[in-house]
Amino acid sequence: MAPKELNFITGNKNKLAEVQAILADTGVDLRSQALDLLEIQGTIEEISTDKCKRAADLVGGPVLVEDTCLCFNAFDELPGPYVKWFLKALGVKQFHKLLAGFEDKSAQAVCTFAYSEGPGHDPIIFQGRTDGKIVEARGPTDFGWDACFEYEGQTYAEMPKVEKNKISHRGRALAKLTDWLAKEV
Ligand SMILES: O=c1nc[nH]c2c1ncn2[C@H]1C[C@H](O)[C@@H](COP(=O)(O)OP(=O)(O)OP(=O)(O)O)O1
Ligand SMILES: [Mg+2]
Repeated sequence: MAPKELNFITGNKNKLAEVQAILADTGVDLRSQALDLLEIQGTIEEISTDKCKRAADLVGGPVLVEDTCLCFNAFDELPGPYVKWFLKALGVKQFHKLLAGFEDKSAQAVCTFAYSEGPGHDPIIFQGRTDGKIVEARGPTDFGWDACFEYEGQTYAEMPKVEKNKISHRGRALAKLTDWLAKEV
């Protein structure tokens, strides 16, 4: 059954701000709790599913979580779910150097939401992908790898937020989530 409200569990303020903006006109009642959830190694779906189960157990109720990956095509999809640690080690200004020895700079931003009705309930997955390429940082550097991910000539960081949200991995994943909410009664 579709939930009346969503409790988005994330430790990332920028993610939360985007989710709030994207869901603002959809009638979804969005709540949030900042918890730093342990993330396993595995496929994108396994990581989000496990993260969602952990969140449901911790909160003791329905939860929404999200895991974001940045997949380099030259790296057979890595760093993928582990991008956070590469970004932390290198900083956004040096991030593009990872692909210095490779001609193929193409990458996919992947956002995977998982919703669970509560402890013991299997999570449902909603995924969005956006194709782009890795470039030297341009634009504000306050959100993750936004300044290094170029989509149709502009980095995510150079785009006004509304424009990013229309074409982003997160926007596309949330479109699937809101479709599901609209269909369920
Ligand atoms: O739209 C985005 N544009 C640029 N960078 C982004 C975006 N979305 C996530 N990111 C960064 C944050 C973190 O360095 C990594 C994902 O890791 P990820 O585990 O999903 O996020 P997190 O640990 O910050 O928050 P959470 O508490 O929801 O797990 O990519
Ligand atoms: Mg995380």
